[in-house]
Amino acid sequence: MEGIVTERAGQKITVLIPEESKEYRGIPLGKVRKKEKIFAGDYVEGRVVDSQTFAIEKVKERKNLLIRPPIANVDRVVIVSTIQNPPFQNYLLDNLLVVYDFLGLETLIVFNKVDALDETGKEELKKWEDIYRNAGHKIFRTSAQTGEGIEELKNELSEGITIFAGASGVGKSSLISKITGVELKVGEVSSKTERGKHTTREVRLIPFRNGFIGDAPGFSRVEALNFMEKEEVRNHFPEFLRYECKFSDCMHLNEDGCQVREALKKGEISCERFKSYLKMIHEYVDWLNEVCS
Ligand SMILES: Nc1nc2c(ncn2[C@@H]2O[C@H](COP(=O)(O)OP(=O)(O)OP(=O)(O)O)[C@@H](O)[C@H]2O)c(=O)[nH]1
Ligand SMILES: [Zn+2]
Repeated sequence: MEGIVTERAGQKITVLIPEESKEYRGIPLGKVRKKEKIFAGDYVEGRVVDSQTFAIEKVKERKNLLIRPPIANVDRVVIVSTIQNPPFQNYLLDNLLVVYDFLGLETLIVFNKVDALDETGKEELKKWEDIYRNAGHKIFRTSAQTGEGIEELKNELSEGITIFAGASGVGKSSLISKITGVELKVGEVSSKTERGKHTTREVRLIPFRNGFIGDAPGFSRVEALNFMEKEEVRNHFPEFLRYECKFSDCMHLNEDGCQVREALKKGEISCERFKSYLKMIHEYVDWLNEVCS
């Protein structure tokens, strides 16, 4: 029989058997226990021992294993931002997009709290939406307050395992509650977790349609270079990949025949995105002010 680990809290492992829509306490057999640690999101094989117990005989090979939150086999991340309250941080969004793409996750961009935007905010939202849409990203406008955009977002989360990431206060918990109908304990996800104070807090996968949503947030800040080589970063700006530079190892800095630079000149690539790229890899180019005035 197959199941999925929906919770791992200390020694307690909860296994959901989808066939039965029933949760059991998972007990790993000795050989499994010896071989590996078990995480929420792990797909397991085993047998029902009694009405409450499932013996785990095998942990299936993991697609990936995230550390924040500790969940295996994550398919997708919803990266939540706001334009106002708190103010938009495009460099943070760009870093999250690069890192999660590098980790092999599907990335969705959500602009939340659209109910609370003033006129300037609405203009700004349009500007940034255009930039990210042109870069090739999927974008949603939502309000956890009024429900705007929630159905559209839900339809993207029907399968697989999804987590939510983004800065503090953008509405991650509010969105998860709105989508799943499960109230998250407010304050549980405190900024203290960032400093490792509550790192043992358990993670639960909340069943949603044919998939699951993690109840603990992903990164609220990251730096691409903590995850990958400088040369790797450019591969996670999808808009750069549309162009073929003269040199296949072009970093899009001062190389001859750089088509990304040409695309910037023509306005086909956003200067904001390119500036994030430079900042991420700690580079600067003399021609920037001329091209991006
Ligand atoms: N007006 C408005 N307020 C919202 C919306 N979504 C969330 N909020 C409010 O924004 C505040 C922060 O929401 P949370 O859901 O706690 O945000 P979070 O991203 O989980 O924050 P952290 O736990 O700090 O990471 C709360 O007071 C929410 O009520 C929204 O769509 N519109
Ligand atoms: Zn180039």
